Amino acid sequence: MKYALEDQIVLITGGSQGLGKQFAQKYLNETVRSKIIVVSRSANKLQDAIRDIGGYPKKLQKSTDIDEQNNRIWYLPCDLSIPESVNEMFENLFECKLIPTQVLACAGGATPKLVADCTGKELEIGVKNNYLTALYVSHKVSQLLPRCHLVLFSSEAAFFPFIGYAQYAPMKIAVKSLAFILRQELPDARVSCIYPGNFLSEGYAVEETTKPSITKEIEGSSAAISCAECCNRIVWWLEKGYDDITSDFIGWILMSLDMGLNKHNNNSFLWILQLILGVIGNLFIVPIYMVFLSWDIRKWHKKQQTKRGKK
Ligand SMILES: NC(=O)C1=CN([C@@H]2O[C@H](COP(=O)(O)OP(=O)(O)OC[C@H]3O[C@@H](n4cnc5c(N)ncnc54)[C@H](OP(=O)(O)O)[C@@H]3O)[C@@H](O)[C@H]2O)C=CC1
Ligand SMILES: CCCCCCCCCCCCCCCC(=O)[C@@H](N)CO
Repeated sequence: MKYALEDQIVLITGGSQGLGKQFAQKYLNETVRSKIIVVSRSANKLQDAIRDIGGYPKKLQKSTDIDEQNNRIWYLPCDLSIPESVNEMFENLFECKLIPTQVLACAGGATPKLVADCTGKELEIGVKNNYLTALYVSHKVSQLLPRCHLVLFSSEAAFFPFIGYAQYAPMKIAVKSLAFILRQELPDARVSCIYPGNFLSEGYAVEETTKPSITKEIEGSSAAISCAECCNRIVWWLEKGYDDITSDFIGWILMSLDMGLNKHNNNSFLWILQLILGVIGNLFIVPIYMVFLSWDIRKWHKKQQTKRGKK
């Protein structure tokens, strides 16, 4: 199944800001016939997003005439972490005969903190917004759209979960697993999994306010790029036919080190080289890197204890 922007009906979750909004802009501005539905919890943010990208905000209703000449983009408020709401959203789409050919599950977001510093609510939101949103959308895709192109959004942190991302990375690993399983369960669909590095979205700006310094230090090799650049790189790789896509070089290295049983099911750039690099890296490089990293983390904890001691 080739990936193209034109002649699609694309459902974009998390379309009210960040990467999801960037994809909506790309489809709206670079196609003439594709129809776009952006979904997130906030109607106001969705309306603002559509205006920002040059569209006219129209809420999708069951009575919507999708062949209305001057409109190709609609919004649908929906909390995708609630299965009933996701059911209703898909019913609405089918009532309007807007049957998605592509589903981009962009919804997500991180609150980087040490687990001990998180509230129970923050931990719950991490699971809901990063995994349940992807799971419930994938569930409906598997039932209603077994031939569509499903694009899930994990993270580089799924290859290498590290201190400060406990509220987030485990859920992105779950998204990665879900993608591999769906590839085996939906033989007529195309299931892509994107593992972005850092990019400058509204969510990224918020996460920077709680991110521990050690977390920033470890992820420093993934320099934050613009949303537009991230979107363009992802589209470029999807058009080339790849389905396991990172947005920067360190992500490609991390994916190489994360080879496993699912490698046969992986469709990434130069995957044979990744396999070889993965073996060599895991044998000779990772052990040395982890010694130094563990030492850094111990040093950071000592510094934190000293700071707390001084308070
Ligand atoms: N920015 C980064 O550095 C990286 C981001 N990623 C991933 O890429 C994806 C896009 O990231 P980014 O653009 O930064 O995201 P943002 O945090 O900027 O935006 C998240 C979007 O998801 C929507 N959303 C969140 N929870 C729900 C929910 N329960 N139901 C429906 N919509 C929801 C939000 O809308 P609303 O508030 O209206 O619900 C918003 O539109 C995410 O999955 C993220 O985890 C991966 C690696 C790096
Ligand atoms: C041989 C061993 C080499 C190891 C190098 C380690 C480099 C780690 C880079 C990790 C980058 C993670 C970015 C996560 C982005 C993200 O998902 C958040 N911004 C949330 O939105």
